[in-house]
Amino acid sequence: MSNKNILKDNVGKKAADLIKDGQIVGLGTGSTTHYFIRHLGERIKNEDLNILGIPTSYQSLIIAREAGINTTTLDEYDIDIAVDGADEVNQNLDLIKGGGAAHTLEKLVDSSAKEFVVIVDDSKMVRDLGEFPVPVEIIPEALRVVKKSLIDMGGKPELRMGVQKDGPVITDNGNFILDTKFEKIRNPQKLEKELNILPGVLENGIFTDLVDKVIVGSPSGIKEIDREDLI
Ligand SMILES: O=C[C@H](O)[C@H](O)[C@H](O)COP(=O)(O)O
Repeated sequence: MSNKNILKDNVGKKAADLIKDGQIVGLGTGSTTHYFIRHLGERIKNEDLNILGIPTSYQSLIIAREAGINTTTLDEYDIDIAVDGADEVNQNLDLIKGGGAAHTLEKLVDSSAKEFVVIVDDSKMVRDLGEFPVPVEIIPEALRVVKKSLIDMGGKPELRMGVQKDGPVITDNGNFILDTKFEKIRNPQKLEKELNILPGVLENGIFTDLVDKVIVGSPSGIKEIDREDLI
């Protein structure tokens, strides 16, 4: 396992240990939550826990099935705790997410949870958000119009293209992603709202005022940052 994957494994296990018997758990998307879901599956098996997962993507649904976690939907249950990864985390625990194009369902699931825990390695911790482009999910018909609006707002939007597919990435919801670079995002709350009122935009990857705890893995160990401890 690479050094980075060891950190992801460590924080995934730490988060899996937080889950209590009987809970409904939001299952985030990405390479870090992959470890969380697998560790949670092991705990369910070894401790005979009664836990249901609510996936945030086809990827997390498939990993949950492989890990032996039964899944349900937000239509059926409220979520006790959601665990998810992030692409950037600032000092106020605001996030950029959506590197895997899953941020729309992630924001719904994560914001619906009574407790939202983020797991990252220390490379994701930043002073200001914005080095990572903000993923903006748009309906395909809105491409030209929203691209122009994003440029007018000071962004540099790029249509995300497939790696093992010709043409644009199509999200789990059948849409496009405009990865939009903004220089140092000073007011993430404002930008999050401004992006979402553009007609044709479904959701953007800025998550503000949602996180309760961040678990950060580094070569020197694991650190937990709680919202209630922020000054
Ligand atoms: O759309 C994907 C998600 O927001 C991921 O949680 C995020 O991109 C972090 O993924 P990873 O843990 O693979 O860095």
